[in-house]
Order: sequence, then C-alpha cells, then structure tokens
Amino acid sequence: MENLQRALESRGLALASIPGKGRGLVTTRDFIPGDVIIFQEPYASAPNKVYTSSICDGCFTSNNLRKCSVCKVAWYCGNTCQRSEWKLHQLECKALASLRDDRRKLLTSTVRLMVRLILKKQLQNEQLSCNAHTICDDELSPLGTGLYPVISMINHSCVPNSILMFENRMGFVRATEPITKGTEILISYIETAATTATRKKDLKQYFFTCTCARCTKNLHEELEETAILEGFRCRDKQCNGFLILASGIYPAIHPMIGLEFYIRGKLEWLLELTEDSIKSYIKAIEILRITHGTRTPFMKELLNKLEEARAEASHKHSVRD
Ligand SMILES: C[S@@+](CC[C@H](N)C(=O)[O-])C[C@H]1O[C@@H](n2cnc3c(N)ncnc32)[C@H](O)[C@@H]1O
Repeated sequence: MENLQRALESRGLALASIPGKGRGLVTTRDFIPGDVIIFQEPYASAPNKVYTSSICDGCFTSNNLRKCSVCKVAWYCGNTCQRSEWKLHQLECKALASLRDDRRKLLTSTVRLMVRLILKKQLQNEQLSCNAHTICDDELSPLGTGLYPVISMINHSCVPNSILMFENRMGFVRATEPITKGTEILISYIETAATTATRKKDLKQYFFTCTCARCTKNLHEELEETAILEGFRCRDKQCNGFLILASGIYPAIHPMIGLEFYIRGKLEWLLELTEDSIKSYIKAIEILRITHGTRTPFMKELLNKLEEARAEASHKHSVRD
C-alpha cells in the first residue's frame, strides 16, 4: 500500500476515502485537458472469445498472429509477446489443451480472465482487489477484458472530468477538462450520451446510485435533456415542443397540440388501457402542466377521462381479485 501511495504521489495523485463511494483517486496537482493522469498495463486480461483468433494475447494487436501449438486457444503476434505471456500461459495451457472442442467453444472471456487472475495470484501470492474494465479499440469495439488495480479505484460520474482509453491492452486515463489540485478523478463507466433513465438502468450492474449533477436534475431539466437526446422535435420551427419515448408510448411534451395530436379521437380507447399506461398518460399531462405552467381545457378534459378510466380499471382489477 505504501508503494502504491508513493507511485501515485509521483503522478500527482493520492488515494482518498470519498464519502458514500469508498476509495477514490484525488489529484495533488493541477491537470489540463489531454494530460495523461495515469496509465497502466492490466494485472490480468483476456481477449473476447470472438476475438480469440484475431488478437494477440500479449498486446491485443491483430498483426501476424500464430496459434499456441499446444492449446490452440492463445494467439501471439511474435516471440516477444509469447515469451512475456509464457509464465502465466504455461499454467493454463495444459488445461486448455485438455478441453474437448465443444467445451472449448464455451470458453468466454470472463471465464478465462478469472482463471488467469487465480493463476496470477498463485504466481505472486498477492492480495488484490479490483474490478474489470472492457478493453476497447479506437472505435470503441470491445476487444477483451482487463483488471487494472489502480484505474479500478476511480469512481464514476455521468459528468466525468476524465476518460479511460486503451492503446492495445494499456489503459490510459486522460483529463477531459482542467482539473485543479484536490479534485476527485472521475470517469464514466457507461455511455454518457444517454437519458437519465437509461443511465440509471446501465449503472444497475455496479450496485450504486449515482448522485452526480445530471442524475439529480429536477423533472423539467431531466425532460429537456431527454428531449435533446431521444426526443422528436416539432416540425413547426416556431414551436419548442417535442415528443419523447417512454415505456412504449409517446407522451407529448408539446405546448398545445402535442398531447391532443396523439390522443384526440382515442378517448374511448382510453377505457381499454391498463392502469399502468393510464398512470403514464396522467404523468405526461402533469409534466405538460409543469413545462407550460398551465392546463389547457383539453388537458383538463383528458385528465377527467383518464381519472374515470383509472377508477374503472382499478374497479375491474378488484372485481377480478
Ligand atoms: C471501480 S470501483 C471504484 C473504487 C471503489 N470506490 C473502491 O473503494 O474500491 C467501483 C465501485 O465504486 C463505487 N462507486 C463508484 N462510483 C460511485 C459513485 N458515483 N457513487 C457511489 N459509489 C460509487 C461502487 O461501489 C462501485 O461498484
């Protein structure tokens, strides 16, 4: 741990305890956009199964590849990579070679990564805690998975100040904005060009709730963002209205006509709606009211019909029960 702190210090970083997030990396000097904050080879890595035959196990390049003649699973671009990987590969090679063809086809990147991690721990008899990162090429296509112990201490934000990129297997964290001394380094674990609802869904796999500025926007700001990222603008250039996709229907966030445009003429049909979709429509009208500060007569009429439909649906529901 002391070695780690010293190594971090030399790069202008320190490990810190961040309230609500566990550990995190904090700067001890200023960084400017483009600065490489930290770079690291993975502790262990494995190419994606689909790429097993098209990238080198050692450096993740795809030039002049040759298969390991024993296991026929590992590929190398030359002797240098084969030699550098041999210490670890010799431990898995025999086991991989003994797999029947049908079993070998089932071998995933994650399984191979886990095996390699255990073998590496055996080799180094080391305590380690880290999380995996998907290694991508320049076009963000996933090539494999790697465990980067220091980079794995960086927490997430949907408004990150840094970005994690890869050159073959090497992970680089670069500043994307000026970062002053004493600031936490934050990268995004997910696609940031997504609505709050989508980002929340994508973050579920990490078991935490993001409290960044984008995730704590008020309803109006969130809708504006959703409209920009996923909405359909009104064709009328004078109009700022838009339609957004939400759970399979299009609630219309449109100054006057949007909701009418979609729902007028369908009032009878409302009676066929499920309770959940009725609630979505009621919410859509409520949102309209917040966005435009008023309820049009049509919205009032529609709201009454929806409340009736909701009462009817809940009555049907309780009779069925
Ligand atoms: C790659 S690790 C980051 C380092 C971690 N904080 C630690 O102490 O080892 C990812 C984990 O950190 C925590 N984390 C990351 N970003 C967070 C955030 N914005 N808010 C709360 N927890 C966060 C979550 O527990 C997540 O599963």
